[in-house]
Amino acid sequence: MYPIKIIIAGPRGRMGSEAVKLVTNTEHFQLVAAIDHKYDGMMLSDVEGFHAISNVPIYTDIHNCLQNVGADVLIDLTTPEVGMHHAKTALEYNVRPVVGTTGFSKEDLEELQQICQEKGLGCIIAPNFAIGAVLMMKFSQMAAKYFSDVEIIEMHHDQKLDAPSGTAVKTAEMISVVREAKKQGHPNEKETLQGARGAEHDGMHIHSVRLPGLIAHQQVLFGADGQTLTVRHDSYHRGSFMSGVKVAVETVVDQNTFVYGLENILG
Ligand SMILES: NC(=O)C1=CN([C@@H]2O[C@H](COP(=O)(O)OP(=O)(O)OC[C@H]3O[C@@H](n4cnc5c(N)ncnc54)[C@H](OP(=O)(O)O)[C@@H]3O)[C@@H](O)[C@H]2O)C=CC1
Ligand SMILES: O=C(O)C1=N[C@H](C(=O)O)C[C@H](O)C1
Repeated sequence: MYPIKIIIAGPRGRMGSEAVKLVTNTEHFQLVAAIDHKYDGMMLSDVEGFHAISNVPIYTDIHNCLQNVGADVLIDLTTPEVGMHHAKTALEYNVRPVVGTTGFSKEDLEELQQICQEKGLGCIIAPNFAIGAVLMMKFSQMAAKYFSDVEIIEMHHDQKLDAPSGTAVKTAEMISVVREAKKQGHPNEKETLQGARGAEHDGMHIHSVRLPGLIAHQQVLFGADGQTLTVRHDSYHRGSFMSGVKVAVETVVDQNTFVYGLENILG
């Protein structure tokens, strides 16, 4: 079983490079290959920033990679379109995906769940690997039982491609499970500037802030007569996500079902 053999897709990225550090510094993990859209046929050690990492070939074609390298888990930290293709292809080769990439549609998630069911394989899609963020979502779900008026404000660095964030969508979905359905705000409210009220999920509003200097932050604001409650989480650097990636990898190898959200695997 050990070491767990891992492929990382997106190794040069902000998250992927942290994942390379995690995997290569963890005794029972082994980085067996990287998938990138550049540097085909080269070794990771030939790429700037990875000179100390030996014996890790880079593939630009996932089929080629999975045919040539024996792996247990694929960690994907790329972009939504690429991430979906990678997750489906990994399952085709009986490799279990751990996907941090956000921006998957409901249909994407349903399709992956279906494949996992058919193949009896595990797959973890985690919109946020930070334990504090998972708690922020759970606390928000608890609060929503008592406060049905809620606004989600997510704040990220300005290089982020998707809006709203995967975490904000997941938070809204978790709140929807317990919240009495309602359309918030005044019934006659009108936006005089389009987008002023943000995006809408089941009548609750999600606002996306993008600024240089930010990493990943979210606050969930609840309001009721004469009071407000704010649940907030901040990631100040990407190391904050790595303990969640580690747990996900360790869990998925023994798992035969599809999981969406780290809260479903934490004890
Ligand atoms: N679940 C979680 O806890 C977290 C999730 N995320 C999510 O992870 C994803 C990555 O984020 P981040 O690291 O900030 O983004 P980056 O843009 O820094 O990294 C993405 C990497 O993927 C590479 N890439 C693009 N296309 C391909 C491809 N076809 N094959 C392999 N690699 C490819 C990019 O290369 P190039 O730059 O050359 O295009 C880049 O190196 C996003 O979806 C983000 O929302 C982020 C933080 C935490
Ligand atoms: O792109 C990011 O940076 C992040 N993406 C994830 C999301 O969309 O929720 C997780 C975290 O917020 C950082």
